[in-house]
Amino acid sequence: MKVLVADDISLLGLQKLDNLADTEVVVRLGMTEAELMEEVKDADALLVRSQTKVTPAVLDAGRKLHVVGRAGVGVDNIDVGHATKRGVIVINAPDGNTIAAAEHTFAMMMSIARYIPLAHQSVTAGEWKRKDFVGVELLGKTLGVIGMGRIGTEVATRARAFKMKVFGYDPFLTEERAGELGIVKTDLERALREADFITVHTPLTKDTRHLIGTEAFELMKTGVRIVNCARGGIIDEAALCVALENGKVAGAALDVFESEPLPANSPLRNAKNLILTPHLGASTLEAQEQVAISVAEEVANILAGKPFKNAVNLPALSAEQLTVLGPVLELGEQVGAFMGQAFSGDLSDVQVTVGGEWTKQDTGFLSRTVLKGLLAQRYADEVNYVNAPTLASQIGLAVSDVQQSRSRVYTSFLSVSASVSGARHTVVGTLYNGSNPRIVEIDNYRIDAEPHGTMIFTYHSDQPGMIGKIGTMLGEAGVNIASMQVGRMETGGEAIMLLCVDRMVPDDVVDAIGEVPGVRRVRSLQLS
Ligand SMILES: NC(=O)c1ccc[n+]([C@@H]2O[C@H](COP(=O)([O-])OP(=O)(O)OC[C@H]3O[C@@H](n4cnc5c(N)ncnc54)[C@H](O)[C@@H]3O)[C@@H](O)[C@H]2O)c1
Ligand SMILES: O=C(O)CC[C@@H](O)C(=O)O
Repeated sequence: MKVLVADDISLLGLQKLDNLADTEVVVRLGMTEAELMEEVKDADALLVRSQTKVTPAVLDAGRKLHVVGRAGVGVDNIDVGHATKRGVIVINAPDGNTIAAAEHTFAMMMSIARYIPLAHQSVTAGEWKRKDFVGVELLGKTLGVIGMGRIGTEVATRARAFKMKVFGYDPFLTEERAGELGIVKTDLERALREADFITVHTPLTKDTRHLIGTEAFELMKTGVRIVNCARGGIIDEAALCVALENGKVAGAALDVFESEPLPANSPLRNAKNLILTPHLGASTLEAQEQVAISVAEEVANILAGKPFKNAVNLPALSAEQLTVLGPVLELGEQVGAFMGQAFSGDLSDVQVTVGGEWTKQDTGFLSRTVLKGLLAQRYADEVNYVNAPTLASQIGLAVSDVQQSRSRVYTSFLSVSASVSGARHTVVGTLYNGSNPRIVEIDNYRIDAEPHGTMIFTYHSDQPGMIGKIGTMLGEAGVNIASMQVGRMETGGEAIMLLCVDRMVPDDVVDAIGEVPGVRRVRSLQLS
């Protein structure tokens, strides 16, 4: 396997990957998009920081690509939507640089409070202008923290240690959590109106782009100080230049920019009372080692088919959950595959019902496994757990999940019911002894079959000689029958038959079975 490393990632992380058997780690820094597209062609994994742009073209070029790992938090340099469509897992390292970014924010805040870089420049220029650099104290000042996630929380905690009053604004911040942190939960407007210092710690989204713009500056106190160590674009740079120029903002510090690297002609370079750093928030030895190790371990787990936790385009599934739910998820894929092959046609909706004891588990992942099995008939290897919901919605397949606490016959069961070319079909599966998968019902016919290997499935009239005729045809074709299940509602009515056979049944034999009088439908199934 090839792991392509496109940005400068700590050696400690790369060593973890180097130690993997059958894995070649290729480091190519500073590639153009065209070079990256060439290099990624045969890569199984791609590792980046914030510099490399993982565009749709790069993802399309990486035909073997299984995972893109981001050594850091923000994934805005990766087209996650396109990766999801292509079935590529995107993982990040969300915790490793939290402290580094929080400490950088604090360093920036202290610097603008005391004009440290400006005073330094002045002294190195031969001046001694003590009156020009009279700062303000943090003690007793109000800090508005916009975005109270990992980094915002660490900044708020440090601000409390400096005896600042902290206003936190975040849609997910509860009164209880604010109380625990010793801060005040406010709305955005109050934070903007009353803060002496404002720091932003949100991702860049359509809601946060230019969240701090002309209107926001108008609400603020004159002499406010502002920091952005989160993402360029949360603060409107043009509006900030105006606010710095007219004195509304007494000082600002930016680590991140609307365009990076900062263009040579950016007005920010000449704005007064503004401190700039070149996206250094995560740049500590400790943070770089932690994110590199975290992302390398995750990539190694993914390539080895082991559980992983930091996917941004998949629900989290811990190793413990996987131990408990693993066989259920496997059953989901088998029942989905059975449904997809036994009843091929136009799918319009599918309902995944979990019943009995399994409802006590978090089965949120289950419909992905069912869809993977169901859609494999149409998309073969292209469908996986990542893109199954996207592919389903692309073909207009509505998916619903139902929990049914009372089980009819089995302690636990999984039922997949789908509308296929206008007809409703249902396949029910369970696990015997918690680990042996069984299909126990097809369209209300009770059966007991292991969903595995090659199968012949028929719908036919319940009439004498049917089983014999089909058995003879298979025998003459040299196909051995390993087991047989039949089900019927009433004598002489409609019946089903499920034969497990030892090898693939040639197409002409399947067609000939379909010609047998009384056989209404025959399908050859191949389950893994
Ligand atoms: N400068 C750097 O080098 C550097 C380093 C690490 C992280 N970052 C960036 O810092 C930011 C925060 O990282 P984190 O790890 O704390 O992320 P996080 O996901 O833990 O926290 C983000 C918080 O923002 C909140 N939020 C989202 N939209 C909001 C809105 N409209 N208004 C208010 N709050 C909103 C979320 O609810 C969440 O609590 C990210 O943009 C990340 O990319 C930058
Ligand atoms: O890789 C970096 O140095 C920046 C990382 C930072 O922006 C992040 O979002 O984690």
